[in-house]
Amino acid sequence: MTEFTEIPVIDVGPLARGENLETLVDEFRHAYSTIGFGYIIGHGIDPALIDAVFEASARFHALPLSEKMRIKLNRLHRGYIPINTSTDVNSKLADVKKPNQSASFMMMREDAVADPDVYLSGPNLWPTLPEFREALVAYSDAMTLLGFRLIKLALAAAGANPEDATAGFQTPTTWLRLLHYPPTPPQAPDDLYGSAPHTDFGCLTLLAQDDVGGLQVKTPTGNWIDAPKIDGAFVVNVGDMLHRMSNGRLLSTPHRVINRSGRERYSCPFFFDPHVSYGVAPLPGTGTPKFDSINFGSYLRSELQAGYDTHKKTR
Ligand SMILES: O=C(O)CCC(=O)C(=O)O
Ligand SMILES: [Fe+2]
Repeated sequence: MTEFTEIPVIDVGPLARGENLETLVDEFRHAYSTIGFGYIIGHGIDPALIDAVFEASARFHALPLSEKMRIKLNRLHRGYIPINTSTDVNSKLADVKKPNQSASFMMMREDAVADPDVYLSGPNLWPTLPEFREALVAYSDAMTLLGFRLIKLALAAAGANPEDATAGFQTPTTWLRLLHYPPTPPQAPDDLYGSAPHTDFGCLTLLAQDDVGGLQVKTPTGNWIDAPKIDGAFVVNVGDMLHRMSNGRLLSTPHRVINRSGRERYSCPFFFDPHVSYGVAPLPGTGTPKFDSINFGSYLRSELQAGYDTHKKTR
């Protein structure tokens, strides 16, 4: 077990420039097979797009609660997620009982018409806020392209032929979450988290955050290290599905958020996952399979049912 004290910075400039990727693939492999987290720079996303999304998020969260509740999270997992309605249920980690101390707006892939045969297919819910939808759509489109580039890099780093999985990501499942964490009161119990210890359930998470801090990553020996904002970088981590596709070679590392800054914190994770019909299994080239194949959509359904009031079976 190698202990790590720092999250590496990886310049993915060669990807956009179409340069030789050998060194980058090695760097990526090293980071994601030992830590599971990296700061990605040279990604080519226009800072103006990122600023516009944070600005849109601040305007959204400042709306009166009644206005936000008009677009409360629906069964297609789109809309407003109020505080105290989601819990990180993950038996592998801490026994989490208290709901996350955050509120968020969730945008997923925009399907103009819902396809009843495709789990979570459908249009987004939008608040009445000028330029909000435009800012999120532009950001989500740009991040989807970046996600596609990064997943190919990740699969190459795992020893797979990226083309073997490309079809599964042609119409990806994407999630853009505008999170708002109120300050945690100083006298709050230790197990009251902005986001309780968890691993991400999908493939790749690309996180933009403000400079308030509070994100922490778990090291193999159980220490928590800070992952503060680095200007111009996304914090990128591997989730449980990519862990399986890579046959365990790439790590899905536990992380958490505790906002003890006394200030409000905003972050915008973008999750890049395969289509719900995709069979998630160790890819050829990654060694003797250690995991069974699972359908991404079925897995997702059980995760959302366990973690979100909106998806509870009894409703
Ligand atoms: O807000 C953050 O910094 C992390 C959020 C997170 O881990 C998640 O949404 O999965
Ligand atoms: Fe996460």
